[in-house]
Amino acid sequence: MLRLEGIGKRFGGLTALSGITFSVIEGSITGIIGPNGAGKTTLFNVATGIYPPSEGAVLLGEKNISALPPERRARIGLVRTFQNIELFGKMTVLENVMVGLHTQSKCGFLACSLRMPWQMSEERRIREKALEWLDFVGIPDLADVEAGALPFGKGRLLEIARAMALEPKILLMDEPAAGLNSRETAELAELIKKIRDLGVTVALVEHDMDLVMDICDQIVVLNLGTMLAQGTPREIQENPEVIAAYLGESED
Ligand SMILES: Nc1ncnc2c1ncn2[C@@H]1O[C@H](COP(=O)(O)OP(=O)(O)OP(=O)(O)O)[C@@H](O)[C@H]1O
Repeated sequence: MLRLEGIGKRFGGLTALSGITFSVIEGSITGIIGPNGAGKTTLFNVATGIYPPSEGAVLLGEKNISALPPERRARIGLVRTFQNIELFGKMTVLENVMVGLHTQSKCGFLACSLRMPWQMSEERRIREKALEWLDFVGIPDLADVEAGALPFGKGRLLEIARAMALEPKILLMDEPAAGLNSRETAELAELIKKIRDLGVTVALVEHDMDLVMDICDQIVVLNLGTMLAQGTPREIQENPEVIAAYLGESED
């Protein structure tokens, strides 16, 4: 599905990543973890197209997408969510999801306001689809609320609904549990599994170890810009090098 091949990334003299090679298997949930400064965010940014890699390639299926900007990647099925939620605060929750759907439709957000008959039926279809995604993430009752007024946890769910409306093949999530309380994190775990059960491949960078160990099929551990380990949650929990890397961090 998604393959990172020999990824290296340098910022001036600093090597943030080197020799990162792994595949995200179709239909699975992959977690990317590692101590602070390990290179997780940088790897995420290379995978989603914020940074070009200094070395190596990002492949989606057979296609080398290393040079594609984030929006072109989204159009071919690689969609991301952000750690700092990016919503249109003045629009309603429903409109936030509809904007995403309009970008795929022949009826743009402005053109639809002209209200030609075919546009109205297209508009209705988009509205229904947006409502279905709000329902999927569990916030259909908030459809008419201004997005800027949402509590943080609900904003994260809206962001996931908006990403899902783009019908990704693979959803990359940047610290989806950051800022959530334990109840919200447990709900998020269920939601991510539900997304996987729809056939969408998921990869996430996450600090919440319980969440990662609970939901991931595969975990990739980064340390100091290199790949320290790859395996199932159990293999990772028992890996002495991983344990040492995390212990080193807590002693700092
Ligand atoms: N834009 C940048 N310019 C220069 N150096 C950077 C840049 N982005 C990251 N780095 C450096 O690359 C290294 C890896 O950082 P990165 O943020 O990817 O780690 P991380 O694993 O996401 O850390 P954390 O868990 O603390 O978020 C660090 O040494 C960081 O200072």
